[in-house]
Amino acid sequence: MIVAIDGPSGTGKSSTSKAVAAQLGLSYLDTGAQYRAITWWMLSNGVDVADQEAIAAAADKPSIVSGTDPRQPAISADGLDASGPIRTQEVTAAVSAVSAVPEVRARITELQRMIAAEAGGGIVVEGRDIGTTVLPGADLKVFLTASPEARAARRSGELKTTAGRPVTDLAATQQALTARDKADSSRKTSPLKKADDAVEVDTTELTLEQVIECVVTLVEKAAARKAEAEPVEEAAR
Ligand SMILES: Nc1ncnc2c1ncn2[C@@H]1O[C@H](COP(=O)(O)OP(=O)(O)OP(=O)(O)O)[C@@H](O)[C@H]1O
Ligand SMILES: Nc1ccn([C@H]2C[C@H](O)[C@@H](COP(=O)(O)O)O2)c(=O)n1
Repeated sequence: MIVAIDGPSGTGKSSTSKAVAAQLGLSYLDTGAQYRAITWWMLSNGVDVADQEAIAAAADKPSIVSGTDPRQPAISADGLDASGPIRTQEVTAAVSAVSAVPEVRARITELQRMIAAEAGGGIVVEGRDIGTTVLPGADLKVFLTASPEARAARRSGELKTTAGRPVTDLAATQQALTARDKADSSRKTSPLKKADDAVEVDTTELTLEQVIECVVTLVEKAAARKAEAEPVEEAAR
């Protein structure tokens, strides 16, 4: 069972995907964390993230490793735990530019497909282009949306400055969120976009628990349809 959950920042992709995967015994992959980790590596290793050619030349250098346990998702770059640093404002401000470079997308997409193929019991993969580009044959595609105001309110305070202090300026958070959404959806290579066959869920007025319940139901229905569609071995004998 392959589940793709896409959508802009702050719609609840990570929270929902982790909870759904844990509840249904599936693996989980945070593809945003992968792009954040390679961005952090670039920043830490002196790559000019304003220079697309420099980013492209470094795209294959770091080893990016993701853990797929929804209860304890891990992410490292060259063996260093990246789970903290990738949530800073510095990485958040640079990740769209790095993730827009085709060589970076090709490398990370290949990694994502390999992880999904190796997840024998099924996996929930969340990001921006999973249903459209990375796993177009996913058994279920969900596209989460929410108003910019709701997303900024949810995100505000979660972001940290490089000094580790919470960023609580709502207006600045909403402006940064909107700018990132625009960058992610206007780039040439696999932009943020709802797949034609994705189920759209507007989470603006829903609690996180309601979104999780909604997606669990969608997964269970997709699994039932898949079971019905698969040829029964006995009948084939
Ligand atoms: N429906 C909801 N109602 C209220 N809060 C929510 C809802 N969904 C998520 N949240 C909260 O909003 C914050 C952002 O959620 P989350 O990180 O899952 O979003 P996201 O879409 O994965 O964002 P990003 O793409 O930037 O990682 C979290 O603190 C989460 O608990
Ligand atoms: N499949 C993906 C996932 C993420 N990105 C880029 C675009 C986002 O702004 C950034 C961080 O993602 P987040 O942690 O906010 O989910 O990574 C992408 O291009 N493709």
